[in-house]
Amino acid sequence: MPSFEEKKAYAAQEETFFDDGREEELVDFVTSQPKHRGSPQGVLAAIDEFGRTRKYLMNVGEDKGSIVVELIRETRPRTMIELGGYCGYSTILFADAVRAAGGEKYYSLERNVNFAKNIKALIEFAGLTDIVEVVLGPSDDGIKNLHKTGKVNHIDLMFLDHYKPAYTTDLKLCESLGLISKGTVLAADNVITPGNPPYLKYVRSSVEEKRAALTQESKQDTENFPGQSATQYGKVETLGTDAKGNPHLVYESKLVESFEPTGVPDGIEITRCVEEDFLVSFFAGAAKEIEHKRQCISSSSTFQPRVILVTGVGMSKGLSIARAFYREGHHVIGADFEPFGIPVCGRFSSTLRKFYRISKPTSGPAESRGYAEGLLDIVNRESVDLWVSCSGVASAVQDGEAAEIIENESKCRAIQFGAQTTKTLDEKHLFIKQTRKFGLNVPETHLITSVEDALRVLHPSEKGMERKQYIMKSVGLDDTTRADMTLLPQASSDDTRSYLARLNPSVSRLFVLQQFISGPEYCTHSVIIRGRVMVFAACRSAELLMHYEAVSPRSDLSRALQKYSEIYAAKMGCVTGHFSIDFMLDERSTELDLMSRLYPIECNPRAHTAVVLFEQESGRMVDAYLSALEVDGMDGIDIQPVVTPSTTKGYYWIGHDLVTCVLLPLLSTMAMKGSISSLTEKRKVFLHHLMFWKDGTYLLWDPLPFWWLYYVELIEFGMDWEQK
Ligand SMILES: C[S@@+](CC[C@H](N)C(=O)[O-])C[C@H]1O[C@@H](n2cnc3c(N)ncnc32)[C@H](O)[C@@H]1O
Repeated sequence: MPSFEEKKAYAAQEETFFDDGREEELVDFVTSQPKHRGSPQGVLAAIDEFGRTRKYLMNVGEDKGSIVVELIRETRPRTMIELGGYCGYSTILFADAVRAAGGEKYYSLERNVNFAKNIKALIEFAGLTDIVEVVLGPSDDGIKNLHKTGKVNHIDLMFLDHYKPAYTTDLKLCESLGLISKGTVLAADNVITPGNPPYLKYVRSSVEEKRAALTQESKQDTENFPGQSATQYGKVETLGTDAKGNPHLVYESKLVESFEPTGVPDGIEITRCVEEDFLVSFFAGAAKEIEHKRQCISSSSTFQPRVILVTGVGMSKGLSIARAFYREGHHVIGADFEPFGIPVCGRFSSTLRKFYRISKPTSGPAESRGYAEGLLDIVNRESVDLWVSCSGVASAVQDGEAAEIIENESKCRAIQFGAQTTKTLDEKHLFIKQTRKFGLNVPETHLITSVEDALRVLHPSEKGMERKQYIMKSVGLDDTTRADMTLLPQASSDDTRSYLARLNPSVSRLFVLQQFISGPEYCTHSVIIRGRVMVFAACRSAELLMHYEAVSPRSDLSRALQKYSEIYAAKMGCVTGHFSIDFMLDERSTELDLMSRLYPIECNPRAHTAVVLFEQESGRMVDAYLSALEVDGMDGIDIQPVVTPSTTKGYYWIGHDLVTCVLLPLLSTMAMKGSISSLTEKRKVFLHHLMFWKDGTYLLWDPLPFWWLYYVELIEFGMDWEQK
């Protein structure tokens, strides 16, 4: 244990040691020294000087403070919460460290109105108003509010330094609200002086011990506190014991010994949530799912349900969005194309009030107008407030045209870019051209209308030019060339020519030749409302696009991808729609910052299947969509933080996995084409998904779309099999 430097010691703690006017005296003492304005370290030094030379202050102090600062540097929280801000010493010290570590927000929860005022004064003086928000009121109310407004959906790091018996009840509250999961770190002050045995017992208990304790009646524990800590603020306080916590969370907890600013020995308990017991949380999750569905049925009497039209409910993305609106109590109308009259799975969803079959638009202005009028007719008939366009790639521009007509001719708003924006984003060369114009990173891209066009780039006549590698990509919807990743130029210009001749580029069969960026690919999903990204997720791109696992929104990579999308959205102006850029991360130039290593390769101006990752965030995602109905312009509207997935749980489609991870490897091994080890590996992947991931279509309370999807697929599979 380190030793205490006596010369730093604060004045001794008196009988009455706070709330006797010393806090206001401190604020005057600090703010009368202009040299410290704008300097968090200067302000902290001045507070320490006051504590040493004038009166004792119940701050965390330099020694214990440095333990938490180290923790911030290590964990780099995006947001940090403190329970108990007092005069703002810990607020200034930790918020400054969070900001330096790239974090965005520090919430200081303080219930004493005068103390909260003092914190604000010192925060302003120290120049930290951009990162700190002081939340006035009892900590449990503050926590519930941060959760309800979506400001906090996951606790990265929490510092507990308030009413000692409330440490455990507040932690259990955070657990019950689902704010604690793998990766959460807690730092609790004063666990030695005055001490907090109930809290230490809780965070050091095993899952089994916590489960056993749950069967006993929960009652307030204010007896096991040494000294006066349970009566520090007057009488013993009544604490909420409704929140039972989540006993399935596995914690690793250890004490780091240190000193109070007076030199009295104390310590910080550092607790890390390392995992969640799988089987139990699986059943708890199922129960929560059902409960969540019921929640919307009993929504409050002041709630005004909206009528929402979701097109594309035959796809998982449309179905997810429809379910999210339904869960939040809105009336959902579904629509989709049903080629050959085969019903789509979404039409069997219990979330839909009504389903409309719409006809696929073919090219040509008359057909487009007909398609738009069909949608307008549904909008008028059902008094739709918001159309969430989730249609597929084949109707992108026609959806844009329909959005313009619907918004002009009805009160309904659309989550869909207009026709020109959609076209620009959708066509690879126009998208790259626009991106370059916005001053953002782009891979070198050439529009190709003939073999000769491509040869001029691939085999330039000037010698000695740097030889880059390229890929040819179809501009249209030609799926036959989509997976072709042939690197060009080939060994000789003749080989390149014959490869290009097979693709046969022409004015009516456009291609782009795009610089090959070596590195991992990421896809993103954003909802943009009037030029602002309101919802964002990023995933590693998966083969055949049937596996989705969110990149942690707290990671540098996700932040860089989000920032890129935000800059792009802002540059497009006041537009609303789904937006999804695919990026390559250049793996070679690691010395550059992340933003300079990201290369957008294409954009899809439509909803991305990654929207399934927002299942736990339906309320906030729906609020984000509904903000499109607010008066135009964002001025005066309380801007909510961007909604990101709170879970990094993966999503898969069981039918797809059964074929690709079980059936095909088995057939290939039986035909002596595949090895036993690869078969075993694939099976392991399948089992992992089955146990730990979630199916993108199946929902316990809305199972029919899942069963219908696989029933139809089985029939189709059987028909294919018979034809072979
Ligand atoms: C020990 S002081 C905090 C010191 C501060 N963290 C620092 O290091 O500078 C405890 C603070 O918690 C506040 N507090 C106590 N119980 C609270 C509760 N239930 N909710 C919010 N604040 C509370 C008190 O008003 C007091 O300001």
